[in-house]
Amino acid sequence: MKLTAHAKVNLMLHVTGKGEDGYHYLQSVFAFTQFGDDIIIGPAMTTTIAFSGEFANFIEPGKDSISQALDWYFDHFKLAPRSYRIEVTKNIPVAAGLGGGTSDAAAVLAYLFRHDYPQATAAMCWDFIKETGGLGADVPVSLAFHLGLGKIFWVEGSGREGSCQPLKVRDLARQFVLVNPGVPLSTAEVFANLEGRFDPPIQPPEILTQDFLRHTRNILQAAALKLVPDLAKLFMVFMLDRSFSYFRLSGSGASCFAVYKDRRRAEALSKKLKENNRGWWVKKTEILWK
Ligand SMILES: C[C@](O)(CO)[C@H](O)COP(=O)(O)OP(=O)(O)OC[C@H]1O[C@@H](n2ccc(N)nc2=O)[C@H](O)[C@@H]1O
Ligand SMILES: Nc1ncnc2c1ncn2[C@@H]1O[C@H](COP(=O)(O)OP(=O)(O)OP(=O)(O)O)[C@@H](O)[C@H]1O
Repeated sequence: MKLTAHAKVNLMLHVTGKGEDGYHYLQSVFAFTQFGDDIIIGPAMTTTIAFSGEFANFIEPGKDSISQALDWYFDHFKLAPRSYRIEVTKNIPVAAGLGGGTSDAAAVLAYLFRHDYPQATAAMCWDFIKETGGLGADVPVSLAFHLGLGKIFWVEGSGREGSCQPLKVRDLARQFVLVNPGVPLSTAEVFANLEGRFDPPIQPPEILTQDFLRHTRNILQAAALKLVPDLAKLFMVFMLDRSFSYFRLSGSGASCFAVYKDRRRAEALSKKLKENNRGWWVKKTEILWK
């Protein structure tokens, strides 16, 4: 069976406070891109997980998110563990704010759950989703996406509670150019460098529009810039290219994205960035919304 573990982008990310456990309360819009990691999974006598592709070397063998998800899944449902041969083509940059490890885990969890509980109702899926926060703050929302419960989500809280809801969207620009300056960034370190006032809580949009997004931000952008000064060059390139709707950091970075309505303009920027900036990873893709 072939799976795609779709990359995520945070179209906006606000932080409204911090809990006693050190986790921050987020308000964020999550979208997923056509682009992602490719996973081939099938039954086997023993479990093996092999990584290949551009970013395979960044994964520590035995400490990958899929192994953790498999162990957790069989234990959680008190099922006899089964073995799988899993091959991952690691296309998503690692520790890059694009949620690659999370998405690999969520794609495999969705596959296992659909196999074991083919008749599961949406309510059963949501119960399952809410149990997965211990695997990582973004696992619940990524699982909701990979189980087909929505495409674009509003997330509230630390992420681990699974408090997320699908959003209706209207007239969203969908052409994305993802850019990573080639420097891995730890999410914990970016949060630790967060300074200034938190965002005031806002209401989730009834319908997500470009206008709503224009009045939001990614609060982690300044902290990421402090840790990766090369981001300043990237922001400058984006600012000089006036053809996009907006650009922003995704998650805790260091990946950024520029958003276009027009596919050809997005392709042109992508080509220009690839030609002029060696060492930067650049990918033209689209967000999934239907
Ligand atoms: C910021 C986002 O990238 C937005 O998509 C994510 O919520 C981060 O999700 P993630 O990578 O799955 O994060 P985790 O692995 O659970 O957490 C890594 C570290 O980030 C910090 N962290 C994460 C999520 C959150 N709501 N508050 C935090 O302060 C904590 O220091 C935590 O130890
Ligand atoms: N399958 C995997 N793919 C990518 N990273 C993995 C995987 N398994 C474990 N990791 C580890 O997880 C850490 C975070 O990588 P990942 O790419 O998932 O996060 P991220 O881009 O920071 O995501 P987020 O947007 O959630 O902050 C890295 O240190 C990496 O070594």
